[in-house]
Amino acid sequence: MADIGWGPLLAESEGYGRLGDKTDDYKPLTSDDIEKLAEAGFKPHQHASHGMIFFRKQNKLWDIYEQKGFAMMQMRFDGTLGFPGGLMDEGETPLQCLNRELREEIGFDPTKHAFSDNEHIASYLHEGKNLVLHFYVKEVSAEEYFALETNTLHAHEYGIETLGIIRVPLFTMGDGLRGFPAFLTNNFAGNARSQLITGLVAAKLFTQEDMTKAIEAYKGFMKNSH
Ligand SMILES: O=c1[nH]cnc2c1ncn2[C@H]1C[C@H](O)[C@@H](COP(=O)(O)OP(=O)(O)O)O1
Repeated sequence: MADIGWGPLLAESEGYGRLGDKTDDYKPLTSDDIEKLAEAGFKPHQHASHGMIFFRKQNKLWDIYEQKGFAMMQMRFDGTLGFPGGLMDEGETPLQCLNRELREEIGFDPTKHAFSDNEHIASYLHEGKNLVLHFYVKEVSAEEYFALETNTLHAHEYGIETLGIIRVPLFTMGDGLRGFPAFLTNNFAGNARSQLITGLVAAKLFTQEDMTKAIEAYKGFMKNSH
C-alpha cells in the first residue's frame, strides 16, 4: 500500500480530534501569544491549520428561505465534519501548512488563490493535547467556489482523508431548526463547530443576533433528544 504520509504521525497524534472533544477546552490565543509562538519556531506545540472557503450570495431558496451563500466543509476519514486543512510539518508556518494541506485535500491551487495572513481569524490552544489550531476564512467568487468544488474530486487525498466536500446550509427553515441549526447537531472534529460559528460571524454572513438564535435552536434540539 502506498505511504500516504501520516502513518508515523499517528502514534504521536493519538487522542487528537476524537469524538467527544470538548470545544471549551480550546482556549483562544491573543496576537501576542501567536507572535511568541512564531518567535519560538512554533515549538513545543503541535499545530494544525484549517480554512473556511465561502462565497456570499443573498437569494431565496425555493423562493422561501433567505440563503446567505455557501461555505465549504468536508466529511473526514474519521466520520466527523471539519474544514480542509491538517497538521503542520516541521519547518512550516501555519499559513504554509494551510496552503499545502488545501492542495493535498481539495486540489486548491495556491498559485491562483492562496490564503494569506490577513485571512487569519483565530488560533486556539488545547493544553491537554499540546495542540494549537489555527483558523482562516477566505471569500471567493461564485465561479471560483464552483471550480474548487469540481477540483476536489481530483485531489490527492480525495477518498483517503477527505470523503467529500459539502456545502453548509446557510439558511433556516420555518420550524427554526432545519437548515443551519440542524447542521450544527452533527459531529465535528476538534473545535470545528465553534470555528464555523466564529467564521460565519466574522465573514458577516450571520449577524450576532441570527447566530445566537441558531445556536439556541441547536442546543434546544440536543437537550430534547437526550
Ligand atoms: O476543521 C477542523 N477544525 C478544527 N480542528 C480540526 C478540524 N479538522 C481536524 N481538526 C483537528 C483534529 C486533530 O486534532 C487536528 C489535525 O487533524 P487533521 O486535519 O486530521 O490532520 P491531518 O490531515 O491528519 O494532518 O485538528
